[in-house]
Amino acid sequence: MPEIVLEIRNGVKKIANGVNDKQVLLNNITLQVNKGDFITVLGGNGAGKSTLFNIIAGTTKLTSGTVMISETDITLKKEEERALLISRVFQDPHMGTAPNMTVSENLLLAKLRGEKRKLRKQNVKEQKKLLKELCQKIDNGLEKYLETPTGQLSGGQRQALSLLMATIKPPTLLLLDEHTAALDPKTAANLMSLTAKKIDTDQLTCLMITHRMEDALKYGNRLILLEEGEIKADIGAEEKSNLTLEELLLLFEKDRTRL
Ligand SMILES: Nc1ncnc2c1ncn2[C@@H]1O[C@H](COP(=O)(O)OP(=O)(O)OP(=O)(O)O)[C@@H](O)[C@H]1O
Repeated sequence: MPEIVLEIRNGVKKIANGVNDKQVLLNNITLQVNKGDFITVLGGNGAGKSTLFNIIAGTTKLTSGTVMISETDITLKKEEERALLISRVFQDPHMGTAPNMTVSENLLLAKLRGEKRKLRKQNVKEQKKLLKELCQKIDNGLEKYLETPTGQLSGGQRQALSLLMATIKPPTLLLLDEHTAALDPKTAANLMSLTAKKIDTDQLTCLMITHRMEDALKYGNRLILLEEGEIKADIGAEEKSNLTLEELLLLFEKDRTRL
């Protein structure tokens, strides 16, 4: 039996839409994510992808249903508590890093997350060698900027840093929320291959929202398609490996035309 890392049971999210009306953002979602799954998440604008991530991360709570992480019910747990298990990388390169702090300080903060130890100058010095090695491993030159405030990094460098920060302590679940969307095509492709390498080497469990069909197809062992707050398709490894871009586009368009 595979180990289940995330389970959402009958997840419903409704919000008030006027006095008597309610808008359904998630409509009875049931999802099981197994350890080691790398799932790409597709869906048109407004399909509910970010809402799904928000209810997993705890930014917003379910109206009804349950969210479990490794068999623990976290439905009512606060975002801060969940952050010890769940890491998220956002689309905006400005989120997730402290702009006035250097790359090494940001990395060290991420490394000490959830621990009682304080960030001291001495720590930064001691850890610098380790952080340099960590940056070198991702092979995009970030190690040259260890003493640079992150506000001065390019979007691509900052997203690579956000990815490193999110994974420096391997999370139980990694959420990638269109983390390459704000980058130019070449930088996005580089970050995507870094991401895949990291997930593979560290054997991470990951959900990745993307609007890039090619990436949704190329990466991961599973693909889910959201439409109007429901999972319309859940494509496993074998079916996914045989799926062509044309077939995926057709599936996506079929769902879009129903909107
Ligand atoms: N806090 C909120 N208040 C009102 N409506 C909301 C709120 N959050 C989300 N919605 C609505 O819920 C629906 C789903 O939004 P969500 O952001 O989850 O979609 P998405 O699939 O991530 O879309 P996109 O690809 O555009 O980012 C949309 O119709 C959106 O307008």
